[in-house]
Amino acid sequence: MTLIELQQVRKTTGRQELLHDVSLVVNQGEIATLEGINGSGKTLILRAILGLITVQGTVKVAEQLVTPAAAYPIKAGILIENPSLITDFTASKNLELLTKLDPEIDPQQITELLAYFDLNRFPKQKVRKFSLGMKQKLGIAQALLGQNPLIVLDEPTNALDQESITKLVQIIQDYHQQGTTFVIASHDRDFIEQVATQRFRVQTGTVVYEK
Ligand SMILES: Nc1ncnc2c1ncn2[C@@H]1O[C@H](COP(=O)(O)OP(=O)(O)OP(=O)(O)O)[C@@H](O)[C@H]1O
Repeated sequence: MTLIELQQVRKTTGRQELLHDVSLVVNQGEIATLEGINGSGKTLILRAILGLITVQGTVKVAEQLVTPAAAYPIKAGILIENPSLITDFTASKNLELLTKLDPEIDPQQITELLAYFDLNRFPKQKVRKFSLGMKQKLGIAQALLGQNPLIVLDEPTNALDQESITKLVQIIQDYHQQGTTFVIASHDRDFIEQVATQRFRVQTGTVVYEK
């Protein structure tokens, strides 16, 4: 079943065409990856899928049109660019905040994710004191928290050591087994080869289907 569909999506600013004729289909349950060099348009495509930017053309998620006025037809876990963290709070407080937005989140999952990503060693430490990699893992935990049918990750391996990348691959595969759909932008070929079930190459604002 089709979960995400982009048809002839274009994004222009002034006289620049940042995305041109982006068409792609992601079926439910896939781990779809967007790979391409810096500035090729990966983040813009993720933003379009989430209704965070206005584009020309058609963006549909779960058969509903997505626009900034009608974003999120389904729940989505998101990590785009830098994790949105409150640096005066601890890791667990940052995750607990999300339970206020989504009361279905099981608080036990917070404990599990913090332990899984080794973020529970200094439970009183504020995020301000975290290393880049720790912040990145907390951003990933935010996106994984809850029962989101769709998870969108932008460059999730940024700042991660090899051990953390292995854990990330493992947990993505676990969620995938439960039926979660992923759309992941990354320039990390090794990582993509480990997780992708559907690969797209992004080149100068357009998408080429890979396999
Ligand atoms: N709001 C904007 N106004 C003007 N140009 C923009 C805007 N947003 C993005 N761009 C440009 O569009 C192009 C694609 O940006 P995008 O962030 O999608 O790249 P990317 O493939 O995600 O790159 P990276 O791997 O560096 O994150 C870049 O050249 C960027 O400078």
